[in-house]
Amino acid sequence: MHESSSTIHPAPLNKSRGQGMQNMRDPAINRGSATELRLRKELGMQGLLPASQAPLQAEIDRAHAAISRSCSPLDKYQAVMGLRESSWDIFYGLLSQNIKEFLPIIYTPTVGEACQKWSSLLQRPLGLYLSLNDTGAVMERLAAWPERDVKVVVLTDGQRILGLGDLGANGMGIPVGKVTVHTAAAGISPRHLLPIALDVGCNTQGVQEDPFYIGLRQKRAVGQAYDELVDELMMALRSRYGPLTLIHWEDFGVQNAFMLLAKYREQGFATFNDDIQATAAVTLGALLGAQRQAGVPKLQDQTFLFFGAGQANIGAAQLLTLALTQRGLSPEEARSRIWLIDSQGIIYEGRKERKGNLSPQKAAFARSASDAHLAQQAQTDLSKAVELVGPDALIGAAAQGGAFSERVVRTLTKAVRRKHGRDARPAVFALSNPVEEAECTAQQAYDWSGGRAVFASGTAFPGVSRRDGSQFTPGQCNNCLIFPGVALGCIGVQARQISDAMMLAASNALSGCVTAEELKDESVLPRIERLREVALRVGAAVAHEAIQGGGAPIEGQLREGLRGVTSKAARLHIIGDYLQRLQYNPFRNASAVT
Ligand SMILES: NC(=O)C1=CN([C@@H]2O[C@H](COP(=O)(O)OP(=O)(O)OC[C@H]3O[C@@H](n4cnc5c(N)ncnc54)[C@H](OP(=O)(O)O)[C@@H]3O)[C@@H](O)[C@H]2O)C=CC1
Ligand SMILES: CC(=O)C(=O)O
Ligand SMILES: [Mg+2]
Repeated sequence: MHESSSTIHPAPLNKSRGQGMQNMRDPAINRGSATELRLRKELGMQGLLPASQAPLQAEIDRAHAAISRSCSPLDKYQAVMGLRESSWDIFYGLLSQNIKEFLPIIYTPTVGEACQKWSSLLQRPLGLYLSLNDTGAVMERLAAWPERDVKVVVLTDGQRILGLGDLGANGMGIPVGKVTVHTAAAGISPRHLLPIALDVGCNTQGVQEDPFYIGLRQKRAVGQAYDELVDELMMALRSRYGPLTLIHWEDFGVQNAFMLLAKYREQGFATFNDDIQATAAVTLGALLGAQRQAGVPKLQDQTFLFFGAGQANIGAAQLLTLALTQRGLSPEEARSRIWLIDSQGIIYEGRKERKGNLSPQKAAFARSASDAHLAQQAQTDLSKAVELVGPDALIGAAAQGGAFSERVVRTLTKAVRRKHGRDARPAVFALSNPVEEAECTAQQAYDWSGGRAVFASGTAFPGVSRRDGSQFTPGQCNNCLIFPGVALGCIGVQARQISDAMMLAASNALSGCVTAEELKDESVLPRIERLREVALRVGAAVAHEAIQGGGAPIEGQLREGLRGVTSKAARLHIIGDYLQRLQYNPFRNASAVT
């Protein structure tokens, strides 16, 4: 998306005779009845469309009406993703105008159901499948993908699909959903996006035994066979699409996630793990939003209890440590405010592990041996742990639906009131997806805390009712508020790496977007309806930090624009304008297609 290659997707026009039908089937060209008459003639599409030309808006409204006739969320998923394969402009026009309605369809929670049923869906959106059988031929397989100007690759191996476990090749729905959000939120042209599902086997018996299963029927590969395929892919991506292609890792198992991120960062790839880094930035953003509510102490005065010590919560604990050090705490002091619980209970030094040692990521947050007695007292009883630790914020990302019981929330509320007085409010973040894996619902958090919880969730919940009958809607704390902006910012300025400072900048920009009205309505994050505006602001902050940190060259127009400008606010504004000019807009003048 650098200025030398405009984001507005120039379609590879096929003008030879008899190719009209092929052009009709190209979602980059086809706009249904809104396809320009001149273009129809030029591309042999006359007769394949009704005579009159309608405005794009009419086609969007028509599509909306048709999709609304679908009965279940999954039907709606299939209908709307079918539209994506048919016309990008209609699909993204529809999405951008109705993001609140369609995000729960193309993304969590419905995309989770779509993945679970992926093998039996007749109509599946497109992405590239690469299996162990393709080892040695990955470059040839990449050639099957029609776009040459790919700038962001979203890659999964299907091992940890949301909180639904190992779904193997059925995990394809996730990278497809993520690229769709990259376009809908950040305006990254679909041409620049490539979703890939690596099929390395699957350890879920139910998936393997499904007669319709589309993937390899074998145990998940580990070790050399796995490493070789990923390595070959990474080299092929670099060679085909260039060294600055952004690699977005998604929904890997925890060990591979940390290993691959470190390995390919070290090898100089521009790469980030969404579940680790973007989740961290959105969680920190929510904590920053929470501390703006009356009754919540400043970040540096809080204690944090993370329930779950995987990619999401370890990433959040790491970024939170940085944020606390920026607020005057030493790294040791910062870590002393953080407690992590995994399936064995509170993590502490010298704990007897069920298998192997504590991972280095967990070990960095292990409580000292002097806290061991608390862990031993609590065992795996969360409410006991809350009572003993006395946290201000309880952050769940363990895919244990319902883990924040009434007793847990009541104990937490009592603990913060004991510490900070009657008006104190605890933060309760139920980040696990999809909805059935959430630690508690918004209404439960509110009811069980006597109306005091500052709540956010990974999947959106409907509004919460107060006793007086009024309603409010807590915010959605999902990495979709971060990853599109990160990608836009990175590819806009050709960032060579995604540093922690860039993720902190993303987080600060996100929390800076939250309005007083949103806080009043109990949302500590910007509303999802503002996804596009948020992505641009996050993108500008990320790009700015990449430039400041020396991790991105500034060239051409942007260099000219920034020359002599020293104020950060003015620089952010210029970068934001620059990124906006690169964005794909379905409502562009149709002639731009040619
Ligand atoms: N809102 C958002 O934007 C995001 C939400 N998520 C969601 O968060 C959840 C977790 O994701 P992720 O961190 O990547 O998953 P991981 O598999 O990396 O980690 C899961 C963690 O949960 C722990 N755990 C499992 N069972 C229990 C239990 N009974 N008690 C306490 N801890 C337990 C595991 O313990 P152990 O280490 O001992 O195995 C592990 O530490 C998923 O539902 C995912 O959808 C993820 C990313 C973004
Ligand atoms: C949102 C997301 O990335 C997840 O739940 O894995
Ligand atoms: Mg994920």
